[in-house]
Amino acid sequence: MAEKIDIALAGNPNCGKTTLFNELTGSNGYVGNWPGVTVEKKEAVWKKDADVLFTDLPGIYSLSPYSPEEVVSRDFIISGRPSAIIDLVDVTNIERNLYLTTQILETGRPVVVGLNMCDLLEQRGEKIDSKRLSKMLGVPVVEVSALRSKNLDALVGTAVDSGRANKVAQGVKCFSPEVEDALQTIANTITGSCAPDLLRWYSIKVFERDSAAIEPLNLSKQQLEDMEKVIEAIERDRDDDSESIITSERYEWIATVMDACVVKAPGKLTVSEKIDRVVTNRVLGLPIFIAIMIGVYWVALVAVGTPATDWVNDQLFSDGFFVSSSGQAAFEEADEAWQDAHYTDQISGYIAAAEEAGVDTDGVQDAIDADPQTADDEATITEFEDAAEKAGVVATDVPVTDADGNYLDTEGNVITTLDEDGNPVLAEGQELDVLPTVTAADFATAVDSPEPDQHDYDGFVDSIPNAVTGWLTDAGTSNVVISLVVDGIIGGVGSVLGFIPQIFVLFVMLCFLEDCGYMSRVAFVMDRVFRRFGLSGKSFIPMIVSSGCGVPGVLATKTIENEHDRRMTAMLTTMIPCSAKLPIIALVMGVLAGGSSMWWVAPMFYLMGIAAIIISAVMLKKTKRFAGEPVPFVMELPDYHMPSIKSWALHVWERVAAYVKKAGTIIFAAAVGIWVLSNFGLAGWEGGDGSFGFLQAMDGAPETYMDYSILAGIGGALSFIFMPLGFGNWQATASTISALIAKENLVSTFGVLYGLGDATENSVSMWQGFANMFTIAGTLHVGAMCAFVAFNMLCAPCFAAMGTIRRQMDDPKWFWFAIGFECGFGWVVGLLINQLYELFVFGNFGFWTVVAFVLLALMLFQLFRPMPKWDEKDEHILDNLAEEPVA
Ligand SMILES: Nc1nc2c(ncn2[C@@H]2O[C@H](COP(=O)(O)OP(=O)(O)OP(=O)(O)O)[C@@H](O)[C@H]2O)c(=O)[nH]1
Ligand SMILES: [Mg+2]
Repeated sequence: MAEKIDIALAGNPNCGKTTLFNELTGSNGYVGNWPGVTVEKKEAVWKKDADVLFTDLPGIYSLSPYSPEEVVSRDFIISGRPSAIIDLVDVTNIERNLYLTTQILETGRPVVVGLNMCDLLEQRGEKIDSKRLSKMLGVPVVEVSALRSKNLDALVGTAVDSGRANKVAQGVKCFSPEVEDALQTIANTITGSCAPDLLRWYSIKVFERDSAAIEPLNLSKQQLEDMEKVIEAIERDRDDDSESIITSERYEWIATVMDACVVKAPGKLTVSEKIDRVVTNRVLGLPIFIAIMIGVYWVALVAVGTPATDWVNDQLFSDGFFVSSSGQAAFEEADEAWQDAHYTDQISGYIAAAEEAGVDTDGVQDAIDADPQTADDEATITEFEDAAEKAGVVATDVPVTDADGNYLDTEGNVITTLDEDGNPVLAEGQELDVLPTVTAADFATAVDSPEPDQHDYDGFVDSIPNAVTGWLTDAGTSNVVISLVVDGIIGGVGSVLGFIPQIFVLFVMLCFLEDCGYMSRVAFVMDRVFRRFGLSGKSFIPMIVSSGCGVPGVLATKTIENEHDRRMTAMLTTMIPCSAKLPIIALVMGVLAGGSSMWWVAPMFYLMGIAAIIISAVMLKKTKRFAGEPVPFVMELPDYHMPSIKSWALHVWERVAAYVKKAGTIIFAAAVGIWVLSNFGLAGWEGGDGSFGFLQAMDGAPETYMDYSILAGIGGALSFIFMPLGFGNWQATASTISALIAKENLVSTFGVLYGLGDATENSVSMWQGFANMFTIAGTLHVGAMCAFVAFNMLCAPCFAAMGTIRRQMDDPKWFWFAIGFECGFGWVVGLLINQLYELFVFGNFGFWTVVAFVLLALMLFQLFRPMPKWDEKDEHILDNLAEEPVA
């Protein structure tokens, strides 16, 4: 068996290390077209030889680390002593990339330089003489393209050979003779204190006075003082500090390498630069970004998403659907004929007339609707018919309705204006369409003409809940189990799965924007906006990641050097809607508009997230804990490119798969839990005996039996918190709490509470169920609904993201502060929305209106007051400001 070998992938941020790593190992680490994507190291073996282990490292600009993830890379290279290092160099940025290369060559390891993105060279009209470069660097150089899988085996092969032969890179003599002399003197002093391979590395570190790096050498005071003299002499001579001397001499040397090995294109604008002139334009940049986001959400939620999700919710999970068009046509024809005969109107009209005439109509409608009808039902109907006939009931003036139950006028138009009791209000000259007199015989005909049943026609596929109910009933399963499976599991998990089409479409677009390079421009554009509010564009990168999932979003804050900004970004970034919050947004869209006309609602929530972050940041920046200037934001803009279909598809798949996996695990478990809590309880209704049990099967259980469940008890006890926000009912409270486990739970909890899986007569559609929670006295309370969504968007994220924040903060005090702030902020925003809506739409003014205004005034004060001056002595703000590592 061949000897095992471990190879580190090192290089600048965004040079393609993770792309290479994925390609070599078949992993699917996160790739994005902006710097700082990878923040933790990751290991995997080569697809072609399990003895070769690769480590993907966070990108670094130099081996003098500033931010936490840079430390990971430096430590791994210096202390981890990999068998070989592949130093990946982005050829479109070769000059800056070689800076790190000169340092890596000094680490006393076998090194192979991979010139990545060679596919872009030709397009840019550039050429690199890699043979010559290899000679100048003293290590092998291989031209590759990680994205297009070009020459990768040659690269790995060379690295494996160098590693096995332990061909240690010697470093380049890139410094001036005086500095080289000084380094030699230092080397003579410290030789013996370190491994011979690292002598040059440590000599340079001593020269730079990098005290952290040379700590392991344990040099004596005398040694340090001797060397200090040598260093000071050169500093005096050059009138510069030793660290800068090293840096500038490295760059001077790189310039000579560039001259010798690189043929640059004549200075005309590349395509990327031309595009950037527009999209990063001072004036146009932000509007273009907003327009793109609106477009993305519109396509995902309205154009493609809504029809797809409607199909899933209405057909797959509710009514079933046809796979044969002739079967469907036959059914539709029969159904239309049946509707035209107005049987429903005749039945309800006749029953109403009978009731007026004093005939007992109890349970008649139910008996007629029952499917299948029992002997009891048939008896009830016959009894009613006899009684009505005896009483001589004849119904007149029965209004005609269409298939959806709307009243029609004589012209056949729908009458849309209704009074409080739901009776039609007629306009001038309009007349209500009524049926001819309905006699007992007409009634009997209507009852005997059952509504055409889809099941009787060709090519009909039943909805999942109907089919499952059917199987379970046939198998003689008990009602408890049927309810658990159909209402709990199918209703809960199914309602979450119903949003897959939208999630999929959204990610197809977001992943494209990320991978082609546009999102890094947005970070650049947002930097200009953020900077005014004391945040840096660096804080925007985690937000882009958070639009997929908050967990990697919080991790991405590691690239922020300044501790204040890092903490603040970690606690605010989850306010951006993630994929799990998308169904909530989609629900509101569905309720408000059934889609199209309210196209702006969904992007509004995204922009609300950004606005909430900015407002919070401004308020927090004016407190002592977070004060400080934003770090300078220097980021190179990578060239635009067409993402490879493979990596694009992989990205989308990963996120959709994560969503599905969550539905099958956490959401599944939570749905079962919610079902148990909402179906078991005490029979506390009138006439109930107060015993504990499965509510719907208990004697005399009302239709609203869930009001007596355990969940209603818990939700009810906590609902006072949300009363001022307008959604203080137990259902909304319970949903909000369950959403803390995973945000999708909000939707799945509805699914269970409104029995969406249960396709019987009185079940309601998803939109309707959601609207019901906010319907007071027949009117939809839009303010309460928006407050509910706003609170759930902005409050603490799901458990997984909270755990990540906790690890990231590394301090329980900070963690609880973060969670408290998020919940408090979400609550205040919800309060403002609801109270302002009530004031302006309903004209209600009360205690909570006053509270809302006071809180608003406090927020405005904190937002607009001048930046307070802190005593800099007790607050080491400036000390925390790291320098920007980019040269
Ligand atoms: N055109 C082209 N693009 C590439 C190539 N290799 C990688 N990319 C793109 O470069 C971008 C950055 O790739 P990553 O693999 O995330 O870079 P990284 O070095 O891991 O970046 P960090 O994790 O931030 O250090 C992605 O958009 C890749 O698709 C290549 O050979 N050619
Ligand atoms: Mg990476």
